[in-house]
Amino acid sequence: MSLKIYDWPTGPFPARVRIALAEKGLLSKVEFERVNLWKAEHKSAEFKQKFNYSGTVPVLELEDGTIIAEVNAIITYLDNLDDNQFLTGRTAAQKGVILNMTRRAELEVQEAISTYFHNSTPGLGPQVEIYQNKEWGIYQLEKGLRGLRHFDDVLQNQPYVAGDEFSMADIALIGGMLFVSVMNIEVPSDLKALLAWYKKVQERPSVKQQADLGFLDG
Ligand SMILES: N[C@@H](CCC(=O)N[C@@H](CS(=O)(=O)O)C(=O)NCC(=O)O)C(=O)O
Repeated sequence: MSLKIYDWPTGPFPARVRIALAEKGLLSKVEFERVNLWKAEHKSAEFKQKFNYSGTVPVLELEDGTIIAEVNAIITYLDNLDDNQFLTGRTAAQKGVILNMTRRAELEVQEAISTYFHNSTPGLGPQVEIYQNKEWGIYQLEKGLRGLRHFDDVLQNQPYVAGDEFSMADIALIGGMLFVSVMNIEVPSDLKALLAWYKKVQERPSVKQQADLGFLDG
């Protein structure tokens, strides 16, 4: 099996797929092709038509040309390549709770901080940021900080984001924490359960390699 992923090697969203690939032991099966976000290659008509109408990365291309272009969908595909679906859940309840907490981590943290990045900072530059709303970005930053506090509450009562085991939901929150770190946003020191969880998950080999590897280096 050979898979191809179009991405930006140090981006917080692509990092989530790399973590999932490593967790599933599939990193060696994948060819990565860089899409230069700083040159707006992901916003070109060709990229949108061929790979992803939404103009984002990562995008997974299967051997038969099938395209899967959302992080959670890519992880779901990868997790179902064998019969050990520990990232997306084995039972109906696990699948539901994991997806619920994955989306909450995206909506309340990673996408909130990403919106701040694209609206209230130079973001990926004027070729990409053709519309910005500074105030909206600041509001989203505050939402992201509230989200971190929510997950601190969640993690005071359970070891992982969706319950007793590491899952796709933890990977989503790791993506949020990578964006927080890349943006040099300080995580309040009283969020002890969140910080302890982050320290714990960073010990996983799949995560160790995904420190914020200079995403903003362009
Ligand atoms: N909904 C998409 C969002 C993906 C996304 O925002 N990817 C970022 C990659 S990175 O910023 O994390 O490297 C992107 O393409 N950003 C470029 C842009 O938004 O212009 C998903 O979940 O896959």
